[in-house]
Amino acid sequence: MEWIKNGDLSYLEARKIGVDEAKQNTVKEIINEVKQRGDQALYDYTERFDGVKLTHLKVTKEQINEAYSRVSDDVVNVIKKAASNIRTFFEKQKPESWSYTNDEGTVLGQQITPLDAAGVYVPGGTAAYPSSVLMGAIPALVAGVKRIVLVSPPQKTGMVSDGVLVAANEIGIDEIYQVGGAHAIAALAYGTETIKPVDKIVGPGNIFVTLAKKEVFGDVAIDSLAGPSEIVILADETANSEWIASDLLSQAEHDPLAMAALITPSKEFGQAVEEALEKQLSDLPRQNIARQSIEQFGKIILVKDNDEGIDVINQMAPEHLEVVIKDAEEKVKQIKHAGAIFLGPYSPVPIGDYFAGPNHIIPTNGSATYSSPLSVESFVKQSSIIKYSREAILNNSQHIATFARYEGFEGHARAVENRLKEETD
Ligand SMILES: NC(=O)c1ccc[n+]([C@@H]2O[C@H](COP(=O)([O-])OP(=O)(O)OC[C@H]3O[C@@H](n4cnc5c(N)ncnc54)[C@H](O)[C@@H]3O)[C@@H](O)[C@H]2O)c1
Ligand SMILES: N[C@H](CO)Cc1c[nH]c[nH+]1
Ligand SMILES: [Zn+2]
Repeated sequence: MEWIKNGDLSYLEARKIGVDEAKQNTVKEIINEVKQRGDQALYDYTERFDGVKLTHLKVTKEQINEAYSRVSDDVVNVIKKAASNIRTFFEKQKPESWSYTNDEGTVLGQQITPLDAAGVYVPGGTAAYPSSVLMGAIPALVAGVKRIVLVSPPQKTGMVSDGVLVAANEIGIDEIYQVGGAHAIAALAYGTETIKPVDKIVGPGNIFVTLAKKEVFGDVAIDSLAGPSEIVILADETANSEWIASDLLSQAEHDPLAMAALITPSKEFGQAVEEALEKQLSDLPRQNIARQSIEQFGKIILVKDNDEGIDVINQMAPEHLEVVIKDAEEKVKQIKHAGAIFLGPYSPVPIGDYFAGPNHIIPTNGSATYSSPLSVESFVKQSSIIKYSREAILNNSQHIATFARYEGFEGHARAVENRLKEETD
């Protein structure tokens, strides 16, 4: 791991979405092809990028049944348990419609309506993510979205991962297409012969998926840019170096573009973590991916004290943050920008990745400065409700007409004043 002593975060520029023009051009081309050639482009890209020659796009009931025969009861049970924890968390987020009536009889309020159709991207390139099925679709179900569509690339077996199909079936989602990458995002945005477009696309993915979401935004809504995973840990000498090293690797193993950083005021502690990480890396099954991530973006940032560490965190706005210092709960109040904050020695990020309840679909690449983890709110819209009483319009028409005429809108002023005329005629 490389050490940074002067707080220079310029190394993060290389991970910025869009910095790689070649990838951006590839994604633009893929989206255009899907717009023009529909289903046929999906078949062609799946063969090219996933090495699978599909015969159909929509996952069949038989494929789902087949998937169950290969997934152990233990895994089905943990999917059920995680789904229940996630649902409990999101039920608490459910926004309600509300209204109030003032003394003049005016009714003002907010009506909540779920989206008609949402598409959930479930990654499936170097690993399969049944957990992302639960994280993407359960908040949509709680919000009341009627049509929830899943897309996920086929594995080497020629099928979407068994676990993904089982997780989808466990929560009652049956519109699943075996396509991934930028072409799946384009299909959800613009539609093809088989896939009807959706109103909003959510879910995490690699750089191609994230670039594609950014590209279709505006024609369709998206959640956030939830790209390659990130972990930043603020830890001092009170923390366990072996545990911290394994937490860094837990996210580095996702993607060569994943980012793992330790911020610490203790040089000795940083050295202990560095040593432990090197040892642990040597027998990690996804060593190849994790090593690329650590070599490019694995850093130990030495700070003067924990307060300086928090300043660095606020500049990084990481997807995941672990705070393993004395007084973690007190210090956390100073953190402004982080997607998910894990407090204390017993809260490694994987508890949130799989099980605790809050979403693991979280903004990356500094976008936690302005966006939030996927939530029930991501799947609803608000309509304002306004009903003036006779008394209210009589009392306020003068104010409104004055404002309208000041802006040069005589028609607006008359629309209000005509109500008065009717009253006095
Ligand atoms: N931020 C979050 O909330 C969050 C949550 C879970 C996972 N993740 C991230 O999701 C990602 C999953 O990545 P993955 O690769 O395993 O699966 P993925 O499904 O995101 O991407 C795989 C697809 O990428 C496309 N692709 C691969 N190489 C390509 C190329 N050269 N040109 C064009 N398209 C290409 C292919 O279509 C392939 O099917 C990881 O980066 C992980 O860190 C993020
Ligand atoms: N760490 C990922 C979010 O960046 C979520 C995940 C799913 N499975 C394993 N991890
Ligand atoms: Zn993870």
